[in-house]
Amino acid sequence: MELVKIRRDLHQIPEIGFQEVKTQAYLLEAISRLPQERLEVVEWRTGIAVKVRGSHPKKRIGWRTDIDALPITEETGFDFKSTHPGYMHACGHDVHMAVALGLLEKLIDKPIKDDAVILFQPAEEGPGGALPFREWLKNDKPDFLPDVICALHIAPELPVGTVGTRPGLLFANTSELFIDLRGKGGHAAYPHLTEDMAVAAASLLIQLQTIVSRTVNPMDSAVLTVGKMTAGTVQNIIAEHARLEGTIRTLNSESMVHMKRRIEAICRAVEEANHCKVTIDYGSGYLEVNNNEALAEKFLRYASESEGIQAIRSEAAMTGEDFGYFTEQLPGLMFWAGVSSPYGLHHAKLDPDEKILDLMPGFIHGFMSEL
Ligand SMILES: CC(=O)N[C@@H](CCC[C@H](N)C(=O)O)C(=O)O
Repeated sequence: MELVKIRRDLHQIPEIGFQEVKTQAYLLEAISRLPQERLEVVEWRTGIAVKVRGSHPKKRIGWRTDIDALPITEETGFDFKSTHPGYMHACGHDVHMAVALGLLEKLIDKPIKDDAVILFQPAEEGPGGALPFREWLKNDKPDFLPDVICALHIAPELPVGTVGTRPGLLFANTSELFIDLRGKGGHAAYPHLTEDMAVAAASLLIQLQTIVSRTVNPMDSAVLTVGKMTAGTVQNIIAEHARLEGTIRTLNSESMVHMKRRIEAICRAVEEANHCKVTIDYGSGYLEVNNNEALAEKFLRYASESEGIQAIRSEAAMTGEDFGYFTEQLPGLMFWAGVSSPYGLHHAKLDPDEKILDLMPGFIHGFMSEL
């Protein structure tokens, strides 16, 4: 398989969560071109599960890739840039998918002892595909449910060839955050007759930033980011509606409960002070990603002995990943794989080094053979 071409083809058709229709069709077509004797393929919504029969199977080893993109306008200038205006593979899922197809080809060419199951999972960026996919496998396709599961995420800041992970907690517990403020708008010249939702939202935004700095134990960690704030219609009308869109990140469920209680208290105070209605919607939330300790140690050992690979012990990160729903119920492992990009994840100029496509499928195949 020409993985660079595959990655670039997929890069051109980015689709957001549960709308990955062209992506799914592309993947199914690529899978159909491989020898089929050892394969079983099932579709779930816009996702796919592929089982490769092993030589002497005793268990199923899973590999998961995410397949969705982000609502970002690409600014790379690549000749293979996104053909979907306003959408981009800015989190590397195009690379993840190409790696998974390369791995699939290797598993067919050189079967490992156990069965392998590759999951092409929709909606990682939101609203979350892992939990419903896992439940579907458990209830409807138990013979596709892995006994152990692994995945990677590209790491722009690490050189190609470097992989990193840690036993235990790797990624944060997350919740989306959407806050709407509604009050009486009106003429810009008569502020005393209105309640200005732009001003109320600005004050709310600043107060929200005191939650982490003033109420979370500094030895714990949390993040509250508002990534989007909108208010009003035109320059000379006082806004009757404002909206904040953000995300909350913590390292455990108790801190998440604490953050939400503080957000609610501040919103009530803003309501009172600004004579307005404030509503909160927590959207979707992800569990933290917890790496199985033994699996992570085995991986780090295997990586440090692999030619062309550097292994590092990573710090836990405030990134979110619905892979946490797999590690909740299965021994699982996620690791970072370096791609030497000058721009980071969720950036409109993310530029992963495609040399990762030569390295990762063989490396992962080797690791899966050892499990
Ligand atoms: C790896 C990565 O970047 N994941 C996303 C997951 C987003 C979860 C959800 N939509 C949220 O914003 O809380 C991330 O932003 O960390």
